[in-house]
Amino acid sequence: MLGYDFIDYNEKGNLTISGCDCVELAKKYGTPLYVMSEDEIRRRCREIRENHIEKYNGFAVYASKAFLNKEMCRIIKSEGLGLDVVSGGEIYTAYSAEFPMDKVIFHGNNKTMEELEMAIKYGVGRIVVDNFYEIDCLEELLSVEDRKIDVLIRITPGIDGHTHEFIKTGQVDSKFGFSIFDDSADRAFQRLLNLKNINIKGFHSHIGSQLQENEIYKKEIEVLASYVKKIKDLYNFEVDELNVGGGFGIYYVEGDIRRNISFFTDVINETVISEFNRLNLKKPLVIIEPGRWIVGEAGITLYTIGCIKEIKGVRKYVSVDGGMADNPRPPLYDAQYTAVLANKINRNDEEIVTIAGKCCESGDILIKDIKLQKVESKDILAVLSTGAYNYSMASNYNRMRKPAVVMVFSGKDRVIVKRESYEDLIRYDV
Ligand SMILES: Cc1ncc(COP(=O)(O)O)c(C=O)c1O
Ligand SMILES: N[C@@H](CCCC[NH3+])C(=O)O
Repeated sequence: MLGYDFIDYNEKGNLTISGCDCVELAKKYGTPLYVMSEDEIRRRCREIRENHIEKYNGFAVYASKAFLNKEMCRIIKSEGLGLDVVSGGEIYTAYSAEFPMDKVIFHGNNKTMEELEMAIKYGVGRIVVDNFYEIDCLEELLSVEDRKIDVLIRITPGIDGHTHEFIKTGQVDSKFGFSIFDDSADRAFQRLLNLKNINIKGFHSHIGSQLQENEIYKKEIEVLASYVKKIKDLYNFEVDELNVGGGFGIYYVEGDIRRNISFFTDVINETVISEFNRLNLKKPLVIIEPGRWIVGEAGITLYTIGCIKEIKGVRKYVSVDGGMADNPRPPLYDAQYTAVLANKINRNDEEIVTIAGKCCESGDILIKDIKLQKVESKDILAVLSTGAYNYSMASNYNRMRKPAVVMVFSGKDRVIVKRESYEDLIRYDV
């Protein structure tokens, strides 16, 4: 239903996800509630395995910033993917869930000494070196180690992804990576090459997030390949790995296109093959880093509707028991979502309403002007495609408690993250 294979409705007219009745889930666990479909997450991991790892002998790491907790680490581990982490907290979560740390790639534009030390201690597989300060830190930390660590060098390819300003990363004016438009990337390469405890495995770049087109990856790889060629010519150094980042777009609302992973991975791999061939370079291991594409569409958020306020001739506000604290994306990126009333799926008495959150901000609007079945207080609203960057970006603004996360799998449900309690909110207050 609604184009999501794992979302449907039952004989009661209630929305179901992976065979679980959403109204029952709301009753059992309370709202707001994040619900994630394990079937869908695993199906997408398999799609990546078949179309990238097996078809092209590549590798994929899940960008854990999109949605991370211990259970997600276990799922990703069992699907054979690696993990992209960006903080000590993400490293610690992976380590605690017994994730194979050699399959972890550590990113970040300002990794602290403590985080780098942790990455080395826990045996993180690759550190993606982002800047000169990080090289200084690594040099200091590794001076007392007698083993080598593997690194990738992050370069800024100077490519402007067609996406929201806040989620672009590959353009010249970016806080991430070494520029190839001055001598920064070259100087970084030389310094790292001369450090005896560093083993350079290759390069990394990432253009941005929620990208809907694949041509941009072609451009990115052309830039990367010509840089690899330059390095080969100057230093007779061939890279083993090329990490092209993530950013594959998903379906949120009409106008977005639901893409198979092969839409992106075929272009990526075919461009690598043809460019590296053309430039007479050894074909590297191609690494991709999808986050949103794996979990975004797999998640929904359930809310209970409370106050309904109609301003005659202006707007009808329908307020839910969550909002920007559990989903900051609409105020932050002007993100668009669609939603349905989970308890009234096959009703067609529609009206246009605006879904407001309960935070003390006029900007806390989840969906502006959406056509819904006739809304009443206590209805259950399901907002779709909330699996990425909702739970992971949730805050305690207004001292809201972060919702629980329930994983559903073939008709069964289980809590994977408990709802915060009021006690949790004052736990660190002194
Ligand atoms: C370095 C890096 N890799 C991967 C990702 C994953 O992005 P997405 O969730 O859009 O796939 C990001 C975020 O944009 C990123 O910064
Ligand atoms: N948080 C962003 C994505 C950031 C991607 C990380 N580089 C979003 O919700 O769309």
